[in-house]
Order: sequence, then C-alpha cells, then structure tokens
Amino acid sequence: MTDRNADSALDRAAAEALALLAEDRRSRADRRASAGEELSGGLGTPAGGNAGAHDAGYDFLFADDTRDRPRCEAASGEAPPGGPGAGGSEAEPFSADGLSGKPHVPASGREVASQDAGYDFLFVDETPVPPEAQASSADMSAEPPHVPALERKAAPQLPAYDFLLADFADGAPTSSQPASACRETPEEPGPGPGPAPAPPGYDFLFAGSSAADVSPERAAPRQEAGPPGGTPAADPAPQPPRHAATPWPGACGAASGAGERLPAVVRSLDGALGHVLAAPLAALTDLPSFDTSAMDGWAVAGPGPWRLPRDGGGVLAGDEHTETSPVRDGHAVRIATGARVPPGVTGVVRSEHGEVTEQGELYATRHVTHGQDIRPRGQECRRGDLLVPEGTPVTPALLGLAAAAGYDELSVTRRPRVDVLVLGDELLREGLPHGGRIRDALGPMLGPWLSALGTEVIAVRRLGDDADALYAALTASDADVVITTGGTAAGPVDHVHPTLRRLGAELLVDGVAVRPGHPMLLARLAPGRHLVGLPGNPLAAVSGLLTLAEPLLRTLAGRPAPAPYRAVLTEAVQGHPADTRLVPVVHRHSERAQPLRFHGPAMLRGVAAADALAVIPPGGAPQGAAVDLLELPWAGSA
Ligand SMILES: Nc1nc2c(c(=O)[nH]1)N[C@H]1C(S)=C(S)[C@@H](COP(=O)(O)OP(=O)(O)OC[C@H]3O[C@@H](n4cnc5c(N)ncnc54)[C@H](O)[C@@H]3O)O[C@H]1N2
Ligand code: MOO
Repeated sequence: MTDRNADSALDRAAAEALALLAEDRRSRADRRASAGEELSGGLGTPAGGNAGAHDAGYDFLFADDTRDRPRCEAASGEAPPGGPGAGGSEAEPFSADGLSGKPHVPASGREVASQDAGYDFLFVDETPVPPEAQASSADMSAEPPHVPALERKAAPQLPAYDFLLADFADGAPTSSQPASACRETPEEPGPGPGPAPAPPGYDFLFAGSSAADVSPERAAPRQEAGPPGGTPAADPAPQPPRHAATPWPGACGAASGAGERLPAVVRSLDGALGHVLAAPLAALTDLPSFDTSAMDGWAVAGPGPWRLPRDGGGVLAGDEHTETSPVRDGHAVRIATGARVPPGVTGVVRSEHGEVTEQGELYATRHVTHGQDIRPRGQECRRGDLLVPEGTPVTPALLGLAAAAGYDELSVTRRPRVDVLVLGDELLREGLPHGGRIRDALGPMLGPWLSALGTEVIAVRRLGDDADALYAALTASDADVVITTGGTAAGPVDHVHPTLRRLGAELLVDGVAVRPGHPMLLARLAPGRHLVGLPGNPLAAVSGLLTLAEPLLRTLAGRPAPAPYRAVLTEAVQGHPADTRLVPVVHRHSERAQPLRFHGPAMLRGVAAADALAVIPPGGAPQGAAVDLLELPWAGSA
C-alpha cells in the first residue's frame, strides 16, 4: 500500500529551475507593479503579499535618479553611462584628455570606495516591459477538425491555445464547444459577462455544487461518513458539526501564519540551490580584489609611445609577481584579460588598438584614456558590503555571486520536508483508465510542484482508501508538512477527517469559501507539524495547493511573500455568489489576463496551459477589472 515514487534528480532539478524562473518572474512583476498605476492599486495578495517589504531590502540596488551621476563619474575616473568605466568600462575610449592628464595610477579600491553613493553603476535597467504581444487573430481554419472554431472575440494572444480560451457570450458555453466542456457546464460557471445576481438555480452552475454548496446554509453541518464501504471507518464516533468555511483570503493568511520559519542550516554552494538565505550575504572580499585588466593588450604607463620589454614578457591572469614589478612611465608590458594590473600602469591598450615597431615601441592607434580598460579594485563591491539581504532565494546567479565574493558555503533556511499521501482506491499508476478506475493525476504533479515551491519532497506514496494505512502513515511521518489528496469530503471512504480526529489533530482551516476546492483543510498534527488536505478533484487540489500549502511552505522556508501581481481581465468572469473563484488564465508578459476554458474542478486542461490563477471575488469580475493573480511556478518560463 505504500508504493514509493522515486523522485529522480532530473525531476527535482527541473522543478528547482521552475522555482527560480518564477522568482525571476516575480521580480519583474514587482518592478512593473511599482511602475504601473494599475498594478499599484493596493490590493495586496490575499496571502499577505507585501510589496514594500520586498523592495526594501534591495534599496541599495534600485535606480535613483536623484543621484549625482557626474560626480560619480568624476570620482571614479570612469566613463559616463554607456562609455568606459565602472558600468561599461570596456566600451570605446571616450575622453580626449587621457594623455594630457597627469599620470596617475587608476582608481584603487579605496578611491572607488570613496564614491559611497557611487554604486549607481549597478542600478537596474528600468527599461519598460515590452508591450504585450498583440498577436494577430489566429487562423481558426487551421484548427484541428475535432476542435470547433471559437468566435473571433476570443483573445488572440495565444494562438496555439485558442481552443482553450474562454469564450462565453452569456456565461453559457457556445454551441461550438467541445462536448467535454459542455458536460462540465452544469457544474461550473464559465467566465461570463460580469457579476450578475445569482438567479434561482444558479448554484447548479458551480463545481460539485448542491444547494448546500452555494447557499448561505452550505456551511451547515454536513452528514459525516458512516462506516466506509471500502475499509472500516477510522472513527465511528458521532461527528462534531462543521463550522463555516473560512473566507479565501483568511485561509491564505491562516496558512501563512500557521508555522514559523525553520532553523538555519549551513549548506555547501552545491547544496544550497532552492533554499533561502538565512543571513545577509556580505562580500568577504573586494570585487575585483585587485586592479584588473579588462582586455588583452598592453598595460601602459604614462603617455605613449611606450617601450616594451626586450624579453617580450607580459602578465597573465593568475600571475602573482605583478605587484612587485612596477611599470615605469613610457613603458608597457603585454597583459591578458583578467591579469592583475602592475603598479604604475595608467591604462590598457587593446591588442587591436596598438602597433609595435621593429624597434619594440608600442604606438596606440586610438586615444588612450586614463584608466582605460582597467577594472579598479572594489568596483563591484568592497569587503563587507551587503550584496543581497536575508530571505533572498538562492538562484544560480546568487551562487555565482557568493563564490565570487569568497563563500564556500551559505547559511540558509532549512527547506520544509514534505510527505505526499495520495488517497483513492480508484487510482491507477499507469496505462489507460479502465473498469471505472482512473489515472492518478496528482502524484505525478505534486512532487515536482512542491519542489518548485522550495520544499524537499520525501516521498509521494499511494495509500488507496485505507483508514488504517493513512493513520499509520501520519503517525510514522516525520515531515514538516504532510499533504494528502482526496478523502476530504464526507463520502463513504473519505478518511481524512476521521483520521485527524483519531490523531487528536487541531483543525486550523476546515473548508474554504473558494471554488474549486472548498473541502480543503489545514490541520496541526503536532507542534511544528502540519497536514494540508487537498481535495481529490485535480483542479481543486491545485486550488488547495495555492491557498493553503504554498503560504504555509513559504513561511517555513523563509521565503518572502510574492509581490502583488494584478492584471486586467480580457473578458468578464462569472463569480460565485459567496465564494472566491480561482480561474486559470494566461497573461504571458502582459498586464492582461485571458481566462481559459476547461477550468472544472476535475480538469487540468486549463491550468496546464495557464501561467496564473486569477482570483475572482464573490460576485464575479467584469471585463477590464484588475484582479489578483497567483502565478504558477512555471510562469516565467513561458
Ligand atoms: N455530498 C457532497 N459531496 C461532495 C462535496 C460536498 O460538498 N458534498 N464536495 C465535492 C467537492 S467540491 C469535491 S472537490 C470533492 C472532494 O472530495 P474528496 O477530497 O473527498 O476527494 P475524493 O472523493 O477522493 O475524489 C474526488 C474526485 O477526484 C478524483 N480523484 C481523487 N484523487 C485523484 C487523483 N490523485 N488523480 C485524479 N483524480 C483524483 C476522484 O476519483 C473523484 O472523482 O468532493 C465532492 N463531493
Ligand atoms: O469545487 Mo470542489 O471544491 O469540486 O473542487
């Protein structure tokens, strides 16, 4: 009953890469949120997003137009933006007075340090995000014959997925919809024209709904399972009444507040990817740690022409003796990119910009400025400088920076350890569905998804519908978080609630006012150990993952809340009268979100094409409304 899914290293690596891409995406979104008025509307992510907190730690990196660039340029002896110098010092020579200036060793680390505010050569590129792709209308005639053409008003930004884009004229599917979508329609609302008042019987539109699902009374006590058909009930005792479902924003907040950041651990650079820094990363050395040639050529001292050593000797990267071999005015030595610049050198002449006579004299064919093509010590940072703050996710780039700055290992927050228990006798591990049984869609999905969220997945195990096996697995697990799938409702073999009672677990969230996924739950098994119960319907499980698991895991991992990300709906999305809806959308590199079809609770077709779930408030959202987006881990890779 406890088959293990081997988590291949490849799967994990791919998932980690997805997480990193998402971080990058969030970072870009953050910048757009700061820049665009539509995105700065102050509706933070219900999960507790805090735009300011994220930026604050990076203040020293962000552009500040009030800074005195000319002063900085003067102080550094470097080029103006775009020219040679700190920010782009390997560009063409820029100044006409290089030879007339008094001979002077290029800016040393100390001189550079005196710029203090002169770090604006680091500041981020504020290039506006390119306008969204306004793709031309797709050639609908090119669609496969079995996929009926949609009306042209479906947003054309994603031609390859046109057949997935929501296209509801009145909240009902068009007649051209695939049959599978039509079958789902009575159970779920399609993106519709807006927040229409719920007509009688409206609740039939909603996923898994019964009258109790959508009416205010839906939170009334539900009938608990009697003795389950498949295996004996874990706890046949009378069931306590269910309390009201938690509103969706509150559920996210309860999850993020349920745990505490895990302790710091030390990891080698090799093992730190996917963690979060538990301490600020301060430079352990100046970078560069010595005045460095930026080009292959000649290191020259004073005005030319310059005499070269008769032995033809030069300086290579890694040579140690250069500090003791000064170059006198009027002399030059060959030098390689990355080599330490000897004392007395005032500039580097690139090999393509110099000519050597038969007499061994070097002439520059271009003007040579003071400090030309020399990266001064401390140009990037001084020892002790804050490079990135605590809480920063460890990305490949950060690993490179840490290594450059002298680190062999990093202090990171321990990643949450997660067990996944997939429940359901009907689930097949392979092959085609048959005999009333279906493929397990959640086991293959959750392992990599959880890895992408920065967790260490211990195992994904399939337990069937066996109350005792569930009890035993929960008792034996030493994971920080156990995630179950299925069995959250009150059916005859839904064992999650009875087993939690048997364990004496504390239910922190028992049902959430969100569609799909309302039976999701969060429980404390013991201090520091939690269980997230995801509903079995696959999109409902995704909803639970983003609503309860992700915020909890983020807190445990010490990850900052993602910056609020909002987008404007390309069309109205019908709402639930009382509950939040999470609807798959595409918004690739755009501030416009296109709702997708195939968003029924049992469907993954929409979310597989999506890069976010749009948060649709109770009552719905009209076309043009700005809604919060929950970005999916792969959002940045699309
Ligand atoms: N009387 C009521 N019945 C149901 C209600 C309700 O309020 N009252 N809620 C419905 C809703 S909404 C959902 S969501 C589900 C949640 O049910 P469970 O969490 O107990 O999940 P199961 O019953 O085990 O499975 C539901 C559905 O999903 C399929 N499933 C389960 N696991 C997987 C998997 N790993 N891969 C693919 N599909 C899976 C399963 O076969 C069922 O079809 O309850 C409703 N019922
Ligand atoms: O609506 Mo359930 O919550 O189908 O997923």
